[in-house]
Amino acid sequence: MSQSASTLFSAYASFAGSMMLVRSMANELIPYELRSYIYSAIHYLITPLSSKLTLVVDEHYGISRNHVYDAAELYLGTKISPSTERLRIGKTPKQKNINVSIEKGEVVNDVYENVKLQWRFVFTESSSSQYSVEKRYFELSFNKKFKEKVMDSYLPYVLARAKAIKEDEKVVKLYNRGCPFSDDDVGMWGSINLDHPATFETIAMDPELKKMIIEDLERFVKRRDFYKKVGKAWKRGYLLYGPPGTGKSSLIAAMANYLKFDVYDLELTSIYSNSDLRTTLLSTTNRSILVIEDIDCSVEVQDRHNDNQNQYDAPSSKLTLSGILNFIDGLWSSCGDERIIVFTTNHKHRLDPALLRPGRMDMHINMSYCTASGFRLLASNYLGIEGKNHHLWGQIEGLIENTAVTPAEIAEELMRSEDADVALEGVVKFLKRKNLEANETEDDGKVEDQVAKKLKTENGEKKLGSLGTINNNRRALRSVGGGRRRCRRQASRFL
Ligand SMILES: Nc1ncnc2c1ncn2[C@@H]1O[C@H](COP(=O)(O)OP(=O)(O)OP(=O)(O)O)[C@@H](O)[C@H]1O
Ligand SMILES: [Mg+2]
Repeated sequence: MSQSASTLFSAYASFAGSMMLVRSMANELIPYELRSYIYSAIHYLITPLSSKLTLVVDEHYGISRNHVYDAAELYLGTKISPSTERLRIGKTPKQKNINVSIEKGEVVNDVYENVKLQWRFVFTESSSSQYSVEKRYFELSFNKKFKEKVMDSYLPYVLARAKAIKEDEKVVKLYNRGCPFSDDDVGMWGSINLDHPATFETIAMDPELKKMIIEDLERFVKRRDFYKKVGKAWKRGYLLYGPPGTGKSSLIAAMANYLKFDVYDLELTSIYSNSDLRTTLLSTTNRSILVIEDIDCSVEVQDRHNDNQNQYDAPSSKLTLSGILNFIDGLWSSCGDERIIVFTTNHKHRLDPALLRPGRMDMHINMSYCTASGFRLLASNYLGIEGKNHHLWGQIEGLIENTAVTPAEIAEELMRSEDADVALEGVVKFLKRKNLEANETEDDGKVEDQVAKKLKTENGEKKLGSLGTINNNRRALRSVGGGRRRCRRQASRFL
């Protein structure tokens, strides 16, 4: 060993020796807690600062579930790369598809506005003598300098994406008081999945009217702040009216499928009193459509002028129209958000004016007889034929414009054969028959008119009896047949 090397070695030995001496003196003189603090502070000072920040997203936040965790789980299911080796899968009764999420220890890389992020799913299990505690969490790591961006922009984006995924996954439910109960039912409503296939694409109706309804719904769901600002409850009411088989119920299903809103089908005959109604409506949930079909058909509800008498008899033991309206305007409106209420009727003229007054039902939608454009849509949906390329097309369009025929009737004819020629020939025959019947009814009406006139002059108006009923029926039929042009005009209008 050279002179200088030996000097260096002895210097190092004496430094190491003195360090050991200092350390053993420190161990004796300084308490353990203080010592470990000093060591960690020295370690912090001599280690280069890490540029990485890791956020821990626990499964629970306090005693409730952590929304960020649930959102991350859903979101990461869409970000799985081909290199991932283990995945978790599952499905709840409310979901349509099987969900995929990452397994413990797996890593998912993401890029958001040029910021690289890494998610890791961690699962730990610690067991004490009595029970084992499981802990699940995500670690989200990224460069520290993007902390603001991640907190203010990326995480809200993950939450919003998860909400959209959840909406997309949601199976729309149909709640009814008569349905059997399942696990996720609410209050006194039982539910089944609403498997109604109707969508706005399959509904045959005036295209302008359809567009208006879709735009109205879209505007409604976006307007949370607007409703708050103007001090109005976040509710929207639609009255659908028109003859049977024109698509009122189908339109409700299309609305529900479009918005992914559950449907509460309220049968007024199953409600015995205003207080029963109150309890029933209060147990409906947000983002739902409350449907009261054939609102004109309940005798109690029809006549508002009987309310006083009913209430006099037994204050809350009857269901009355004012009970329904008060509740809809009052309590039900002030609790809950994003609610739609739909009334349907075949006879709008029979409805109490209180129900029709402006502001009560926001939109009055006339579902009317099938038009040429409605037929085109049905033929395309049922037979897959587009355009006017069939030789029967012109004849059918001409007949449809002059016949009061419902989309349900046309749909039934189109379903009779898969062969377009046979089905369309069936439609032509059906329309001709229908036209003939309408004309015969019209002629019968003329004969009845003459008989009635004769009887009227002979016996006086009061003795009309059953002929009066016939005449009423005839008038009704004529208003259907002769008034079909008016009906068609109304189809594209809101009143
Ligand atoms: N406008 C339409 N577009 C497409 N299909 C329709 C339309 N109207 C009726 N249908 C067909 O007819 C069937 C019955 O229609 P729907 O029950 O919607 O009529 P509705 O107006 O509710 O009748 P009701 O007044 O008797 O309740 C639907 O399942 C659908 O197949
Ligand atoms: Mg219906």
